[in-house]
Amino acid sequence: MWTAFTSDQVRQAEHALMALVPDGELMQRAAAGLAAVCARLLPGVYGSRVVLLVGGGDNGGDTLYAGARLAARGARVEAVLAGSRTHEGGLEALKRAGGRVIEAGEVGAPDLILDGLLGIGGKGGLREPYATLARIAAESGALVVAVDVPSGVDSSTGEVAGEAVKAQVTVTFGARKAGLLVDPGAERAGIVELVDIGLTAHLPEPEITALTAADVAGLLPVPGIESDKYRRGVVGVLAGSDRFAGAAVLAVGGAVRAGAGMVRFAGPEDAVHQVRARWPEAVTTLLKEDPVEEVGRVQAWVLGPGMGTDERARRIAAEVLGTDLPVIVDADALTIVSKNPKLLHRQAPTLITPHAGELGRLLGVDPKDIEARRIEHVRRAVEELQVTVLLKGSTTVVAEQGRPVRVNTTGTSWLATAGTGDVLSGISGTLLAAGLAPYDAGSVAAFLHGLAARKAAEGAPIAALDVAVSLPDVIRHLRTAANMDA
Ligand SMILES: NC(=O)C1=CN([C@@H]2O[C@H](COP(=O)(O)OP(=O)(O)OC[C@H]3O[C@@H](n4cnc5c(N)ncnc54)[C@H](OP(=O)(O)O)[C@@H]3O)[C@@H](O)[C@H]2O)[C@@H](O)CC1
Ligand SMILES: [K+]
Repeated sequence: MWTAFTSDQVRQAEHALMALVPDGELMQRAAAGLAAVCARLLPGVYGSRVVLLVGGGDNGGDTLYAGARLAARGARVEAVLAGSRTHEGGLEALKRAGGRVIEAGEVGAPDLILDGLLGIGGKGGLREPYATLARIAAESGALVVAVDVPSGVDSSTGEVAGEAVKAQVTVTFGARKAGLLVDPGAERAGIVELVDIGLTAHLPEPEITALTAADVAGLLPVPGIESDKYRRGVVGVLAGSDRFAGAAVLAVGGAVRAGAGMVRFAGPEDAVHQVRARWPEAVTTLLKEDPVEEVGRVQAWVLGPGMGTDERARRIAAEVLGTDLPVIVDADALTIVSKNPKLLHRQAPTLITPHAGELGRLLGVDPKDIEARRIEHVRRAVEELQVTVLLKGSTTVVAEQGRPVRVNTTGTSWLATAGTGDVLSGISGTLLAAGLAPYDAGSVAAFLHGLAARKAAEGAPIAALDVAVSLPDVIRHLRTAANMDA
């Protein structure tokens, strides 16, 4: 499990650790780790040209000391001093090792730029001259490595208020900062390398966690010798309308390919026909005026993809949410509950899976604000709605009362295509029916969904059904990598 922390949490841990180690020791550990990563990234240290963008705080200090280490190994290291002050010891060390100070106009096209403008002390949009230097770095064509945090990214939330450095690699010290895992910050951070400076024992409970492949392999339900289709979990899918029959095919596909014991599908005529044609293994029911219980016994429901918001859909939603079974509330069902939030007042496990627009309607908030500050809004949704919330988007996050927010790290921009959300709700439904709690079901589903999309895409466009079809390959690969028996 990955853990990530706010800047306040990191500072508190650093204070505790600093009391136990000599002055300046932590900065030396950080600089040594940073220089080692840079040395790995450069084709060769000797003779390479490295430019340091140095801010006025300790982030600049780390950068100067790392630059000194690279200069000592034969790199040509030059520093642009951008702060109103400069870390004296760091500058002295750089000069002693042969480094020199240059002006912003002399940056040119070095092999490597180290962004040491701002670390966890950064607040709000970059001020000048930092903003100009962020642009110079972007235009230089150099490999950009961010020191601790890309400057301009809020290290606690991932918010970017204006200009920010875009790094290929971020070398972060002591603990992952939450803002490195959540967009828009995650996208600026690139690959995150964690350097151990001895902080771990002093860290509090994390605000943010992220599942790793091994975690997911461990959480995935696997049939045992005694399993039959009922024990593996029967998932009921209520989706599709005459207008949107495809959503039903996609949600059922996600459920089937994620490993349901059985999928029961109920919907209008066209949706039933299409589901039967694509997924003959699903048991279908033509749902007219009959109560939902006519569909048969299920362990969890997926409610909403493409089902419409008419009177018929509202009746079905009210009936399903009135049961004591676990429910995934997605798409049109979210529109229905946003008009009647009381429908979510239930005791049984409930996972809602909105995107920013749908959550905006539920909370009465502008979706742009939700996208800019995902963690804050997903927490607020949990508080107000008292259910487990999976907020979809460039970084999918899952939140539940009293737990850290789980951030998904497998997303890909190829997923931004119609119908992928329907597949996700099918996967989540299967996991819920297999007995996973909504928090695990949602976060495991998001992880698998992202990996399946990457596998299907391999750098090219995909259709939503490709994501469902790729799921078994992804699950097989995860289990093999975790050394699990067939
Ligand atoms: N503590 C430790 O044990 C260790 C810490 N380590 C390192 O220290 C880093 C934290 O250092 P830090 O606290 O000095 O803050 P840092 O981020 O360098 O800069 C703050 C300065 O920036 C300014 N500023 C703020 N916002 C701005 C903006 N938008 N645009 C422009 N300027 C802005 C602000 O100025 P002010 O607003 O106060 O005028 C303030 O002076 C941490 O990330 C890690 O790299 C490691 O060595 C390991 C051990
Ligand atoms: K930085």
